[in-house]
Amino acid sequence: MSRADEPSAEFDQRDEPLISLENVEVNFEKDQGLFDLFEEPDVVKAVDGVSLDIEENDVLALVGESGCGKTTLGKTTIGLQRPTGGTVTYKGQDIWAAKDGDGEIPFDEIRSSLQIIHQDPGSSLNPNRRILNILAEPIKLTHPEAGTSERRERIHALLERVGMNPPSDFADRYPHQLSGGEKQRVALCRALLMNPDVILADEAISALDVSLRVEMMDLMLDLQSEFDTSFVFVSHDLSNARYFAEHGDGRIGVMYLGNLVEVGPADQLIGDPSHPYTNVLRWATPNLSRQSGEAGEPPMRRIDIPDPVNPPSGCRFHTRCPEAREACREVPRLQQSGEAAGHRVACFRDDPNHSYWDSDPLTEEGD
Ligand SMILES: Nc1ncnc2c1ncn2[C@@H]1O[C@H](COP(=O)(O)OP(=O)(O)OP(=O)(O)O)[C@@H](O)[C@H]1O
Repeated sequence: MSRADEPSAEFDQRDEPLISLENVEVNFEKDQGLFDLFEEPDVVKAVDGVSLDIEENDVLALVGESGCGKTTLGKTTIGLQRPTGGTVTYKGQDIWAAKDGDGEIPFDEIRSSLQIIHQDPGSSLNPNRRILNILAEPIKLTHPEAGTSERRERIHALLERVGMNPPSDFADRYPHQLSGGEKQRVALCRALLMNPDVILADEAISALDVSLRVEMMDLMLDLQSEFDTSFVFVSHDLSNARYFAEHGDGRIGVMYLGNLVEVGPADQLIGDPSHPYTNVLRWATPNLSRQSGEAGEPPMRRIDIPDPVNPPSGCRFHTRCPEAREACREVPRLQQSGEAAGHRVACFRDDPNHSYWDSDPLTEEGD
């Protein structure tokens, strides 16, 4: 059943990323009150100018404070959210051109290749159907030739694989007869049965007991290599993002107010963060700040998060950044940082020749 066993597709010979985001923007209009109906609506730039590639068998953990745009970026990556600017391509095909009927790869095929597991799997499992029937649906779509007994065999084998034993017992149950962790395993099985190229795990372990989180992350990573799929793992917790990226030999992407501010290999990014905001996240994560010996005062000038409707101009972190200088009123681009492959940062401090070093520090009044 592993995709590795399937004959190589035409795509394998090409040199393009599985998914490519180019300068992606997602703006949302905020709901207006009755008295504001004649005013221009407020716009939240949930994702702003993000460029990122997802390769085959890739692991990317997106991390950042609540509201920074992780979920929106994840959903845009898998074609669930239409960007208001920029492009998202799947195997070179513009996903939204395909949606509008203009493309070589049909939109339905793209959508079924890009799956999601939510924080609350219960809400996405039909309460009136047994697990066997819930899991039969994706097999009917991907392998319409499979008969009832073949479908049952595959479902039982997969339930066993995710630790739900005896599988015949679990297959007969309804979702409400499962624990949170078991429901999440069923959601994972359902996603895998679509033979996906990418699974977005959106805070998929956040609602689980702490003791189950590592087990679930290990399971996702084992299945990631067995099923030859990629994972985009969204978490507000840097230690979980680190675990997932490190054990999956992948990258961490740090988001701040709609921007991707640093992306790179987990050990590099956590051991030696290049962006002052990554440093803040590390400071705010108890087991990581202890390791780096930096507990104490937050490495920030202000604690409060700016209004996403009116984010700071230039570097969005400059109003809180302890290193901010006049030069930070300009927008820094995400650029290669140091020698480590794939380590990119959006901070002028990373360039020893940047005019940042000659500009004046920003004061409280000056920002
Ligand atoms: N459908 C929507 N309509 C209006 N605003 C939205 C919508 N979805 C998200 N937003 C806003 O976009 C911004 C980014 O939201 P998003 O859910 O992507 O962030 P997040 O980092 O995943 O946060 P959290 O961890 O709290 O889920 C927030 O300011 C949010 O309020």
